[in-house]
Amino acid sequence: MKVSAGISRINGEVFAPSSKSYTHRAITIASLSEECIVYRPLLSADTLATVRACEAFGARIEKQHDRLVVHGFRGKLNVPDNVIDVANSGTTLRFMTAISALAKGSTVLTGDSSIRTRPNKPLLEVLNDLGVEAFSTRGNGCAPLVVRGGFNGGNATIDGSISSQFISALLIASPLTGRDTTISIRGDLKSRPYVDVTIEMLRQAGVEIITKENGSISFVIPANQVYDLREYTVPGDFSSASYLLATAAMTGSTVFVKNLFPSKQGDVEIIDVLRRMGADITWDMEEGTVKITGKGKLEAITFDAGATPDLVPTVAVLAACAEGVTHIKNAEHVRYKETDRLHAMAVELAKMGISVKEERDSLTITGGKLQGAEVHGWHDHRIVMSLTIAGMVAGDTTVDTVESVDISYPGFFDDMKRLGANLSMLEG
Ligand SMILES: O=C(O)C1=C[C@@H](OP(=O)(O)O)[C@@H](O)[C@H](O)C1
Ligand SMILES: C=C(OP(=O)(O)O)C(=O)O
Repeated sequence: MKVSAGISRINGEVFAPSSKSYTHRAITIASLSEECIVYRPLLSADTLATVRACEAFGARIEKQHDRLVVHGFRGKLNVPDNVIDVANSGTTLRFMTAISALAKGSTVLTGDSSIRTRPNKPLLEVLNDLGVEAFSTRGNGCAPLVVRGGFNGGNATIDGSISSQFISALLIASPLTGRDTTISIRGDLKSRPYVDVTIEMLRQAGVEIITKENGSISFVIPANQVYDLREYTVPGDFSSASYLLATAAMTGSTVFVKNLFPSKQGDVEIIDVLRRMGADITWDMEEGTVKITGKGKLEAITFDAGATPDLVPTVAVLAACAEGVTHIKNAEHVRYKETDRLHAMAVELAKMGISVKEERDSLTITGGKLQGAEVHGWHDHRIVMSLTIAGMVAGDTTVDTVESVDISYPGFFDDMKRLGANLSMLEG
């Protein structure tokens, strides 16, 4: 599927979709509890993969109007009667790999072609250190993965530079082991806000994690805890909202994005990014509304992607429209997503006439005049959405593989068209 994007201005109010990261956690933690209602879940391809996986372990999950009614397995998992297929969802793979270590049998986890290239070695090594037999069938750390239960808890150290999802997964599974667990982080903990989201949600379920920071970071997880999440309302998604806000900034438009309340999401940083780049942006935290007016001119910035990897495609297209040279740094972990997003954005923005220097952990982007082009979405929802908004500035642009927006923001094109965007969906 392709989209044809013409020069656009947008205007009006839009409701940010629910957070994918919070939804994954709500479904997982609800399933580890007894009975829980999850209000306003994001129902997207990725979060439905988490629903299926939790059902495989024994949860019963009913989809009702604006909620999920979760009948959990209270920490007592079935051994799945089939392979768990996480499709395109890295979060689901990592979380369920750790959780399957609690089952009294073997679990096989796989996913689509993208998932089967993404790294998991640090998580597998820690699980083995904690008494679990966990390995990848090809010996390369990538799915398909096999996990044979026996999670005893204990002490382990993990590299924090590749994915915070490994740490979140261990924090979710370890409270149910028979021995206290300590997870120590080696090096930088990239994407740290997602671990904060995990700890916040575990606390809402009555599960305590003790964080120790004295130069290095470690997490102490007391054993034999009981999950008791009874209801939860999922907040709006700042990562998805970034495309709406960036479009207003790039096209000199005014939009009001609602359903954006304070939370532990690191991608709230998009507000500061847009302010630094020169947009007129305000956030009414009580009402949950971000108002932005683009003044048609943006200034280059330096952006540290260490905590907020998912904003990189959005910031890259903002940089393409900005005056000056933008430096996106501390971004090597952005290469391990659905695609290598540093490389993908460098290649595709070059097709649109923008000078991009790609280095191991950074992009240096010289702002200029975006030219219309036929660009590739790399089957990656964030690449597709970022290139679509670039096309709304350049005009005469087609983006392919646009069906991938179903991963995190199924209503993206409908919302954009409702705001006035000049977009036409094309077959092929
Ligand atoms: O825990 C999560 O919900 C996520 C963590 C991040 O991944 P990494 O921790 O691998 O950077 C982020 O890219 C992903 O979209 C969602
Ligand atoms: C990388 C992402 O998600 P996941 O790791 O769950 O595939 C994303 O949403 O950009």
